[in-house]
Amino acid sequence: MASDQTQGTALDSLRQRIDVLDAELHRLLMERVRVIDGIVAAKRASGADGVMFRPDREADMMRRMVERHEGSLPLTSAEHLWREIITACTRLQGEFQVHLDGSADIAAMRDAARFYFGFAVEMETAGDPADVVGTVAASHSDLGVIALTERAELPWWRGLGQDGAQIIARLPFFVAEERPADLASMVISRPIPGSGTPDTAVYDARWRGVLPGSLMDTGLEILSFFRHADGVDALLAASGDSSEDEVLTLCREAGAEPDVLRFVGGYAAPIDIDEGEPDELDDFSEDAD
Ligand SMILES: O=C(O)C(=O)C[C@]1(C(=O)O)C=C[C@@H](O)C=C1
Repeated sequence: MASDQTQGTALDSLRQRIDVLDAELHRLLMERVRVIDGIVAAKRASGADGVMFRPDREADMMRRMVERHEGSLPLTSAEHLWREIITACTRLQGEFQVHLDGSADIAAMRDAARFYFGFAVEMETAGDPADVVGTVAASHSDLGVIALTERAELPWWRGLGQDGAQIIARLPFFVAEERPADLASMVISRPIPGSGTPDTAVYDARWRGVLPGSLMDTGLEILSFFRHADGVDALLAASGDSSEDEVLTLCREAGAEPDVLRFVGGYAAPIDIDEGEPDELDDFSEDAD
């Protein structure tokens, strides 16, 4: 057995290694921020104004993180560290606030918002989701986070539009059976200049009559819906590659005849980080055999 002195020396040398790595991480972080100074200058030179978040770029960065990640650090811990860095770097590009949906479970909403937008930004809880939409639409560069409930208490997405606030991201981005800050929500902002075709496009769809069950079999996802006396208001997600006409056809084939179908934003497809992991229930049943 190793003596206390040998163990102490081994621990000391591991701590020295941590100190070297921490200094290197800090140096790299400061170097990253110097690059951001260049990004700010380039964006200004190209006339960029308003919202500085670039969700497409962030999604690419996160996809590459999943590919290279290994070891015992939970992927969601790495995700959170980068979210803090990315938001701090966005904050260096201009002021913005994050408006939270006050109708959601406030602890879960705060956890999700802080997980994704860190502590570098001011957050305030607005009233209901429609208030969040109105505040963000009237702002220069603010974000809003609205909890996604299967059945909505009001069709808040009616306030979204091409010139006002749009959906820009879906949270959580790393989907896992058990993960911190797992409140399903939509991030909204004013339109982001230069954003390409999103993986998933989102529509405000309204029709008379019922919500046909077969709508779910068309490949469309009902993110949320509001039922009123005459019909249904739905927030629908479709492949970003589908045209508006194709989405309309899918709705009609399922028995919904939208009299309104409006594009209200889109998001990068979340990544299931449990994929490829052994299924815990299966393992358990094997043990029981
Ligand atoms: O690439 C950009 O446009 C940036 O502003 C940099 C950066 C980052 O910190 O990496 C910050 C915010 C954007 O949402 C995406 C990435």
